[in-house]
Amino acid sequence: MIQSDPDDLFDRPEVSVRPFEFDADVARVFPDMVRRSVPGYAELVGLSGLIARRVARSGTRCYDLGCSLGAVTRSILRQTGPDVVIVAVDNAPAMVDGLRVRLQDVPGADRVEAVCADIQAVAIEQASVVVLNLTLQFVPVTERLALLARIRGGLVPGGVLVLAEKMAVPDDRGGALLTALHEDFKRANGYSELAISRKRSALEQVLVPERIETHEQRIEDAGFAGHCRWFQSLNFVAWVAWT
Ligand SMILES: Nc1ncnc2c1ncn2[C@@H]1O[C@H](C[S@+](CC[C@H]([NH3+])C(=O)[O-])CC(=O)[O-])[C@@H](O)[C@H]1O
Ligand SMILES: O=C(O)C(=O)Cc1ccccc1
Repeated sequence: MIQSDPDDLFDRPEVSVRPFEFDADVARVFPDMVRRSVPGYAELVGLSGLIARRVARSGTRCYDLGCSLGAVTRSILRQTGPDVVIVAVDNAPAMVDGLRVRLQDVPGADRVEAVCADIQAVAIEQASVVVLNLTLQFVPVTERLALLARIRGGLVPGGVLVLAEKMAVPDDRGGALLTALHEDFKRANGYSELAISRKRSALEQVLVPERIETHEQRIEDAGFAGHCRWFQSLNFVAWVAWT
C-alpha cells in the first residue's frame, strides 16, 4: 500500500458543506480513503495489472485515465515489458503532483508519461489497454458515450477497455441490502456515522453512478464487440470490453 495520511476529512465540519473535490486535502489522504471506502479496491488494482499483462503488446500504450496517485499505473508497470508506455492522466493537479513523487523511486518509471489534463481532451492512440478505474462516474453522464467511443477508436486490434464503477443499485430489496452493506463496510473501517453521511452529501451530483444495464448498453453503443463482468464487490463492479 502506498503511504497515506489517515482520512479524517469528513470529521471536519467545514469539509462537509461543499461538493466533493479532488484537492490537496483529498490527495493527501486518498490511499487510506479509497482502501476504507471501496470494497475490493486492492483486487481491482492488482487484476487491472494482470489484464494488462495478458493484453499489452510491445510498441503499444496503456492509459490510466483518472489515475489519482497511480495505483493502477504502478500495477500495469509491474506487469508489462520495457516497450510498453503508460500514459497516466488526471485533471487534479494535487493528484498528478502526488503521482510524480510516488514514481520517483519506482523501477521503470521512465515508461510513465504523467499528464495533468481532462481525459475528455486527451488523445487515445495505439492503445492496447485503457483503464477507467472509478473515473467514468465523475464524467458528466451526457459525455460518457462520446468518451467510450473515442477510447474504442484509439484501441489497436485485440485492445481492451477496463471499466470499474460504483453502480446505482436497483430500487428493490437487493439494492437496499448492497447500499446498507457498503455503509457497514465503511463503519467496520472506522468511519463515523457523521463522516459517512457528510461524504454522501458531498458526493451527490459529483459522483453519478448508473445501473449495470446502462453501462453495458453504452459499452455496446460505443462500438465494442463484446464485454464481460470480471469483478463485483457490493455496489462496485468492473468490466473488460474488447474490440
Ligand atoms: N474529466 C476528468 N479528467 C481527468 N481526471 C478526472 C476527471 N474526472 C475525474 N478525474 C479524476 O478521477 C479520479 C477518480 S478516483 C480514481 C482512482 C484511481 N483510478 C485509482 O485506481 O486509484 C476514484 C474515486 O475517488 O472514487 C480523481 O483523481 C479525479 O481527479
Ligand atoms: O466513498 C464512497 O462512497 C465511494 O464511492 C468511494 C470514493 C472513494 C474516494 C473518493 C470518492 C469516492
